[in-house]
Amino acid sequence: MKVAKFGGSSVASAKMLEKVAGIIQADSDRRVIVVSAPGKRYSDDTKVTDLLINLCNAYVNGESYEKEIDLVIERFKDITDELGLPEQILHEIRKDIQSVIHSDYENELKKDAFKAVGEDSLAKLLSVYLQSLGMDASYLNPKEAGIIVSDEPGSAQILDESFDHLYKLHDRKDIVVIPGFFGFTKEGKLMTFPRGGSDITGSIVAAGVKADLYENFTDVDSVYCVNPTIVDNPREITSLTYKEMRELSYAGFSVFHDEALIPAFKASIPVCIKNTHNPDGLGTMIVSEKHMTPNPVVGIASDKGFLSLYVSKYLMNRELGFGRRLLNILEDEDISFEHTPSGIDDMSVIMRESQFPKEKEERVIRRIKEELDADMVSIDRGLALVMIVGEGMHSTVGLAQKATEAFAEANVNLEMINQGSSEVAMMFGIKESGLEASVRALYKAFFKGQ
Ligand SMILES: Nc1ncnc2c1ncn2[C@@H]1O[C@H](COP(=O)(O)OP(=O)(O)O)[C@@H](O)[C@H]1O
Ligand SMILES: N[C@@H](CC(=O)OP(=O)(O)O)C(=O)O
Repeated sequence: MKVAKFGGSSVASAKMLEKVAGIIQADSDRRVIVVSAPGKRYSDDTKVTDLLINLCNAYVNGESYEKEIDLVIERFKDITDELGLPEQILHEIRKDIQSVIHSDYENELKKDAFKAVGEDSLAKLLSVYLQSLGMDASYLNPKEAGIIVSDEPGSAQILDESFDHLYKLHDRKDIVVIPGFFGFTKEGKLMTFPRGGSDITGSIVAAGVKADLYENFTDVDSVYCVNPTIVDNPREITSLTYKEMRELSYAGFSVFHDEALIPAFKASIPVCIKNTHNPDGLGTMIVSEKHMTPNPVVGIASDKGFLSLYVSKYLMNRELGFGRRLLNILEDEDISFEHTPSGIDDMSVIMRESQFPKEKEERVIRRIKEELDADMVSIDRGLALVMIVGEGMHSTVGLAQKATEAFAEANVNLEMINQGSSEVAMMFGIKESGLEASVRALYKAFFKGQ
């Protein structure tokens, strides 16, 4: 049995859904289908999830929201009209939106319920469409499927008991269409995964049903060794390990969600990234082990939107518990961090800018100065992280030199270097303005002429 997940770009229009139906029909093993909400049809289009977030914001701010509802319905109407599906589907979507509006959930839960309408409606629509083509297909709500998650609005995590519930789908003979991106708490509250989280649902379902393969359909032929919007025609990656893919996804390979790797990895389900426009292409396989290639670096990932909090204090190295107390202040302020490179008398904490809004700056700096008696505290925003990743890196000499030469060639100053203890990745912090030039120089150093 295969679990096939179709991303937002694969379900963005009627034409795309025709391709999706063709892919499902072409292989009788594709029996569990997970879908996203309709994504962008062209580069400055708006994803249905973002339309729903706009709708939620208008509602929460007490503004008129009829226009926002119409925009969502129009996206689905374009699809139902072209596929010749009954108008009843649109009435039901409108009804679902109204029931979120009139529910007595508090705003945080309402936001998740609004967001989930995109995937939920598309799953219902696709099951009706597949039936209209003569396929034995049915919609399955994540609650009935048994996708039980933690109580964390907007960033839910799967609970282990879900996997046993999902195994019941293993023996079903029909095609089951499950909306991605959300599950339910034990108390029955709807919670979404982080943005891009339909990949996570696909992985959870694949692990639960013990699928032979988790196919993740998107809009590119494969995972490339570098973001294709930065380097033209980069090299395709034919296979990589879960660990490599997790590191790369974390640092900017938006093609697959980093949190989607663990469920598949734990259940040893191979993952294949494929193109909905080219389903017969080989795609990229993500597996536990692979043959090592002569080039130990498999990919270069990069992401913007980080900041560095720098704290220095003479004799910090002798002060028991300094790091813990610094991180405690951040925890207290509800700020999560990513990395903590440190020196003898100083420590930096790297975090996403979204975690540390400007309003908190003054208070946090004051607290660190007063509570930790720090000599200096400063914040450097506008940082980008660039990572080179590969399982073979730990046994290769000279990679750091090659990488730093590439940064020098791009005339980019290194703000921070960090090599994780697993030695699967090497990370560099730079100013955002140098990101594209650095990535191109690193690509040239590690992949050109290989
Ligand atoms: N290294 C990479 N390899 C392939 N695609 C990448 C990479 N880095 C970023 N991307 C982007 O990821 C996009 C696919 O992810 P996404 O838009 O989330 O797909 P979906 O709509 O199928 O969920 C591609 O169109 C590509 O621009
Ligand atoms: N629709 C959700 C979840 C998702 O996975 O979408 P996509 O497949 O378009 O990345 C989002 O936009 O976050």
